[in-house]
Amino acid sequence: MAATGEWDVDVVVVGAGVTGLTAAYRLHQHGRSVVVLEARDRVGGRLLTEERDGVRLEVGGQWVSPDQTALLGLLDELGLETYERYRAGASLYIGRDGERRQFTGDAMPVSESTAREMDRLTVELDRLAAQMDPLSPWEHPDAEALDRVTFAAWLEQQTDDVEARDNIGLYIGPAMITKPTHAFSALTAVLMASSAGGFSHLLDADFILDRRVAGGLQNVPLELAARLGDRVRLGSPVTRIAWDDAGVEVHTADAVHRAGRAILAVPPTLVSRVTFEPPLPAVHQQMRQHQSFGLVLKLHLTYATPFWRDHGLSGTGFSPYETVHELYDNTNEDLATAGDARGTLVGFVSDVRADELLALSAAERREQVLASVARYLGEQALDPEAYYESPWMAEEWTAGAYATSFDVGSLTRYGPHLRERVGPLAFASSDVAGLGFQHVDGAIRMGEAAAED
Ligand SMILES: Cc1cc2nc3c(=O)[nH]c(=O)nc-3n(C[C@H](O)[C@H](O)[C@H](O)COP(=O)(O)OP(=O)(O)OC[C@H]3O[C@@H](n4cnc5c(N)ncnc54)[C@H](O)[C@@H]3O)c2cc1C
Repeated sequence: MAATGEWDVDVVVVGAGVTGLTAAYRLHQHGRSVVVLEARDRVGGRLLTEERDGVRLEVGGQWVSPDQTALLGLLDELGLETYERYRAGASLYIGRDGERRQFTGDAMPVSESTAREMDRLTVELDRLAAQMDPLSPWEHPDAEALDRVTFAAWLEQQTDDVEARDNIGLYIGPAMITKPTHAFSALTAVLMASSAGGFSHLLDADFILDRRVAGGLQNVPLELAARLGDRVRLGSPVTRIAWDDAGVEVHTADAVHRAGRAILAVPPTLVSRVTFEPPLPAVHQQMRQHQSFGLVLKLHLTYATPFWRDHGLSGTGFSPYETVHELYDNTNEDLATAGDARGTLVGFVSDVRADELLALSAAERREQVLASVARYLGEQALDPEAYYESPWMAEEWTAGAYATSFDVGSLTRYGPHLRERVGPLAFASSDVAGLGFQHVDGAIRMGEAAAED
């Protein structure tokens, strides 16, 4: 290891997702020299805007909500415009009885008793979330008890109404953590609610999926990378980091970068793919074995026109009983105003339903997805011009979607070490955030925190 003062740069950042690029840009603004090493041949990590079959798609993250002040601030700073998600018209719900029902506003068309139970559970989850600082969920007054029980079991303790449980479970399980509700703790569920300003926000699609970025949310990392220029090195997977209290040597296949410190801006699961010399402390190695990615398929279906609008429908649909548990109009409004007549839907298939789908052939998957979308929107949905499934779970430098979370009991056991620095090494990602947990807003917050000395 070279002596202090002989560094190539002040800080090496590993990973050119939003977290790493935010950290590097803030350091650069403060006069520090940085290099960003990115394994892929592009920047953005879990944000990717791509043209597929002539359609511009946001393959990864895309929505912005009003509580995401770090993201809104950065969009402003980078001069990026937003537009409102299309939402005019009635939404659809397919209930436990298999019936499709239309509704407007946020009152779902369920029986009065189920609605009462859903309201009661919402009040309780909002109460628990309000008691939590999302940066330290393990300090919640009921942390131990809530972390011992799965979210599914907690819901069963709260109510006998199966449809109320399934609906409340949907908004945190398949829709957010993207794991079955029996695979994460009630404390993790409360963290998800608290990180978004309350459970009521997660129930409100008009809040949580409020706006999109003109040209796509990947413009955030693209703009940051443009400001960093050749400090960002693509195609540079970091394989080994030698470190001591004085600094780091960060190795890729063909280069060694010496620096005073390093920021690992990668999901927790990918920290373990790097060899550390000396090894990370035992608790860090243990902790990252208890964090894992969820699984969700993000599906884009493009039609000649947004036909559902002609029927007074918004394109929004929910059902815990459908293959596609959430559906939205995802037409690129910025292109629509420029004359593109096509309409695009985005749908999601999560956790065990995604497992089932991925076991099928491509043709069978498409058939099953279209049949599910047709149960919401009718037979016209069976004939899209373009159909696209996101590939995140098969990508070496992500390997899941949307993000990582702890298994039952581990948030209280390991949480305090989540953002702990080890000598000259800092660890950051949207997956260790408080506010904006698992979201781009959290990635920005964590990037800014990691940039601080
Ligand atoms: C399908 C999908 C939909 C989503 N929807 C939304 C949404 O609507 N709104 C929202 O706010 N968020 C959404 N998210 C979540 C959001 O995209 C992520 O939280 C955020 O982009 C994570 O940023 P990050 O920089 O922390 O991690 P990443 O984006 O994962 O970046 C990490 C980077 O590190 C690189 N890397 C990993 N290992 C190494 C190594 N050894 N050497 C060098 N480089 C390495 C990776 O290639 C990657 O570029 C969604 C995510 C997905 C997948």
